[in-house]
Amino acid sequence: MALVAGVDSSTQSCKVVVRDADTGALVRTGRASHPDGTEIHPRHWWDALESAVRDAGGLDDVEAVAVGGQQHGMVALDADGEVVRDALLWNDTRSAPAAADLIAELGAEAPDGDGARAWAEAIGSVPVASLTVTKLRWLRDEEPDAAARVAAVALPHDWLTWRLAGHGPGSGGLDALTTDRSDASGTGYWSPFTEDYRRDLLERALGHDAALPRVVPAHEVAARAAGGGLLRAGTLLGPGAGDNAAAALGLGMVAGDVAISIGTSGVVSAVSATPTADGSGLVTGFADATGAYLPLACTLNASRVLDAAARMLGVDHAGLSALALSAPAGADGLVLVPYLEGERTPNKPDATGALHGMRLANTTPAHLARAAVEGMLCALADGLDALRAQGVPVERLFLIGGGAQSEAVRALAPAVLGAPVTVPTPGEYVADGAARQAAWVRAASDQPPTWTAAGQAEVREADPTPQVRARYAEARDLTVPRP
Ligand SMILES: Nc1ncnc2c1ncn2[C@@H]1O[C@H](COP(=O)(O)OP(=O)(O)O)[C@@H](O)[C@H]1O
Ligand SMILES: O=C(CO)[C@@H](O)[C@H](O)COP(=O)(O)O
Repeated sequence: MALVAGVDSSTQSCKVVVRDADTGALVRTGRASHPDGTEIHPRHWWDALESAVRDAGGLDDVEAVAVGGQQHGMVALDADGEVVRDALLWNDTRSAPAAADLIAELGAEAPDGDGARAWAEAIGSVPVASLTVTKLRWLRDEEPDAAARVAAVALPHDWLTWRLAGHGPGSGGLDALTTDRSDASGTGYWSPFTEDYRRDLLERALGHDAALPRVVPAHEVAARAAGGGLLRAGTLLGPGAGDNAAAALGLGMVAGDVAISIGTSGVVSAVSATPTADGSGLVTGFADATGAYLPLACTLNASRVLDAAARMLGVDHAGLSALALSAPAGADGLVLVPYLEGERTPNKPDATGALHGMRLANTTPAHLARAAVEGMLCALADGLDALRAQGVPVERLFLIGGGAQSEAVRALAPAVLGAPVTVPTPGEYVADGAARQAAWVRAASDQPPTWTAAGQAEVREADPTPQVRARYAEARDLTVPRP
């Protein structure tokens, strides 16, 4: 049996799956946690990958590996391949003013003065604090000495792939950095329309040019491991992918399919045959990991809203779910606006969360639990509307991510989203998609393997609750800024 492995280096943890390259059968898995925080030295991802690989029984017997990872994180390297400073992650909002500056600058040069539209037409997305390009501008403005030392910029999955190949701090080898089109499309300096880097935008942000990872097509070998590390010499490395594109590959999503992922981020992403350019900024026009596109709306507040609600109520996730399901739809008017980490969609980096509509009758643990689940889902339903407004086909909704393990989320998602929801068996779909890419690379085929990781799925239906969304819409803009 030939084996392949997939890695998901996500915000909170690193997961490894080992699968049969020919059938996709799951052979073994491993996992390790990442430290908390929105600014992290990449060595922690490497340490967690080493632990997760050990937990998975090693990768000595594996023929090909690919890495999926959290998108957008700024990994700045100097000429020796040393990390210049801690990576700013996708959910770090300090570069929000830099995003505004970049939009204003393109606006000043655009015939109609519309900088947001100019960016959407250039790279498919309007910059927000999450995108790498804004983090580079922040670096240029706030840490100019560090910015001057930047010789290459990579993303989390690029850096891990490079390290798996045998490169590392002090080894140089910047020209060996690789990436794929899905993750490149989230940088803010790669165009899904021309499939090329926009070095002018990189230079505009950072203040000078820098080496960028080579964009490797999904089914091509990105590198061969040198050996002596986690992999046997000669192990094939796929180009990897951004986590959302990897999940789409793992699920075998096709045009019309939409994934609702409830992890640290809340993501509504759809496979589309055509790229999007949403000047409103609600939908980012990313590429997928097969050659199609992955328009996506992403919130900063999803599973951690449930974590926070459970903490406030002194219960575990099962307890929170039971409480939420014991309260009526709409929580008798109690609305939780979930901007606990600021927000990206809509773009409110300085916002805070809020509880609205409190009355003696609805201030119970059950009502609060219900409001937390509904508020988090309403923000995702807004994202789904934004995708539809871009003409993206929406036919089948998949519910995935750690938060999909909550029965309340599974039960209320179809009601709030107003459509049936397909819930695949809980699994590591990002790592699975990376494993599927590894099998694709190993087979040297122009089509991905016929197997997917979707397995058994349950379709959940519920009567739509548009009144819940209407009430949320009244409340969602009523928040105070961060102190
Ligand atoms: N049964 C559950 N109910 C609700 N949330 C859960 C449950 N199990 C795990 N989670 C949450 O899911 C999150 C981890 O999901 P994951 O998709 O791995 O996140 P990420 O990809 O951002 O690292 C954590 O916030 C965790 O608390
Ligand atoms: O920023 C985005 C997508 O644009 C996020 O989806 C990140 O890619 C992090 O994902 P998780 O770790 O929450 O799965």
